[in-house]
Formats: sequence, structure tokens, C-alpha cells
Amino acid sequence: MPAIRIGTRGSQLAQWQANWVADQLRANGAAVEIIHIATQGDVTQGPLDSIGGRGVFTTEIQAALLDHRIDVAVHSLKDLPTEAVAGLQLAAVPAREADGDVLISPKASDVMSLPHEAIIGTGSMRRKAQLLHLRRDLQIRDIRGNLDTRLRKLDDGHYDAIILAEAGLRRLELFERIRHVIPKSQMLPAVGQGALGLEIRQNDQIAKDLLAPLNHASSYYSVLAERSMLRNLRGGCLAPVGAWGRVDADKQLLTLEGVVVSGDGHHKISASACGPPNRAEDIGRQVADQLAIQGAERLIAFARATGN
Ligand SMILES: NCc1[nH]cc(CCC(=O)O)c1CC(=O)O
Repeated sequence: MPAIRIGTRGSQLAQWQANWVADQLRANGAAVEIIHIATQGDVTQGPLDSIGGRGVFTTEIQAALLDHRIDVAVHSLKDLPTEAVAGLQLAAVPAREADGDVLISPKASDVMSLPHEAIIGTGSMRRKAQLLHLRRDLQIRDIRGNLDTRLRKLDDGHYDAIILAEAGLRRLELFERIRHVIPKSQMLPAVGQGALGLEIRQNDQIAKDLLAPLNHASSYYSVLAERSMLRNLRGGCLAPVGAWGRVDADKQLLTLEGVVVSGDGHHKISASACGPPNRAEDIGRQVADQLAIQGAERLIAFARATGN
């Protein structure tokens, strides 16, 4: 059987993730080849908002899939737009890594004890808005680059603190940097954060069968609910939207919480719903509907219009 070709971005984190998937497939007896693909998000230096945002880390990889240059795309699920792409399908979501956000700062051990008007590095509107909701005084500055670059910019004193996904730090074994996981009550993660999405061509039964054992049902349903919420909000990946889905293993109950925050942090609306995991899409839609009733779409549109 020819080797199954895995496509990935070239960043250190992306390569770790592709290697992890390759190892799992090899352990199941498959021959695997990894192919690196540069995406718009890798070659453009400016803030992500200015290059359009949606799909900047995934579009080229999906094109390679459709062109038969690769057979499996390994995405960070939080970078994968929620709109379906004709001819492709999400075949598996492996067990999710830690799904929270981490505060990294030489000056404070949590958000509330940061110095007055502390300078915080983040390019994420979701993180910015939730931070400003907690602390109107914080000075949010853009930061780009891979994990190492961001940590170096912090260490060089350009910021008082930065916020990163816990999952990326864990995968790259930067455990000693994880001092404070921001509680979910203060900051909800991005849709899909900490999870991988393994995408294939819709009619590729061989890839489907190879990937099926890598799927983790609770993780899959959790992210399905989060993605359904975002899709129904028409929020886009750059809007200040947070979500957290999880399955209680004993009760087999899926709970989804969602927030939408105005870009300046003034307004925050929240909603939640729960139900059986196989109703994930409905649960996501229910939370989106509750958020919409409270004015979510106005907050999202305003955030877009003002570019913050
Ligand atoms: N948008 C960049 C991105 N995409 C996925 C991760 C982290 C790993 C993950 O959430 O799976 C990161 C870095 C970060 O937000 O700190």
C-alpha cells in the first residue's frame, strides 16, 4: 500500500502535531510520509486581522488535499474555519490537550495582580476583550510569531505578560512556563483550542478507516458543539468569541458555555446549554441562539467595523 501523505504547516508546533499523528498511524501499521506546506499565515508578517484572518493557516493545506498532493491534513482545530469545504470532511479529533489559556509574566501570578496599566502581548481579539473586561487599565499590544519567538519577546522585556494556549506549551514541553492557567470564569478559550482536526477527502475510504481509531468521542463532540455555536453566530475566527465544551464521562452529558465580548471589554454576554453528546450540533445552536437574543451579532459586527 502506498504511504499515506500527511500535510502540515512547518512551524515547530505544527510539526510536532503532524509527527504525533504519524506515530499513531505507524503504530497501527501504516506507512506515512509528512509533507510541509507554507500557508499565508506563515509567510505574512502583519497582524492577522489585516490579512483577512479566516483560514490563513489552513486554506493552502486544504487545497493540497483537494489536489491529491496529500491525503490527511493535520490542523490546529482552532485555526480551521467552521464553514464546510466541498469535498472535504473532518475525519477525526484525537483526545484533546489542555484547553485553557496561560498567563506568562515575570511580574504577576494572575491577571488581577498584574501591575497597573501592564503591557500585555496578544494578537487575539478574544483574549484582549476578555482581559479588558477584567481590567480596563491593561495595555494590549499585538504580538506575532511562533511560541519561541513570543516567549523571547516577553523575556526581552517588550511586554509585562503574554497569553498563550496551554496546549501548545505542553506539546513543546515548555511546562516550566505554565505557572498560571487562567480560570475559565475569567477567560473562555477559542473554539477548538487544544484539539487537532484531521481532515480528509470525503470519498477517501482508506484514509477514513486509518484515522477512525484516532478519534476521541468526547473531544469530537465537544469541539463539534463549539464549532456549531461559532458557525451559528457567524462570528469568524477573529471575533471576541469564547467557548468551552466538555463531556462529563459518568453522566455522558455535554455542557457548552459561550461568551461574546465587545472589543473594548465593556459588554460581555454569556450563555450555556447541555444535553447528550450526540446532540452536539443542537447544543451549539442553542447557545448561539441565546447569545443572539442578548445582542451577540451586534457586538461581533461592531468589533469587525472598528478593527479591534
Ligand atoms: N492561532 C495560533 C495557534 N493555533 C493553535 C495554537 C495552540 C495549540 C492549540 O490550541 O491547539 C496556537 C497558539 C496560541 O494560541 O497560543
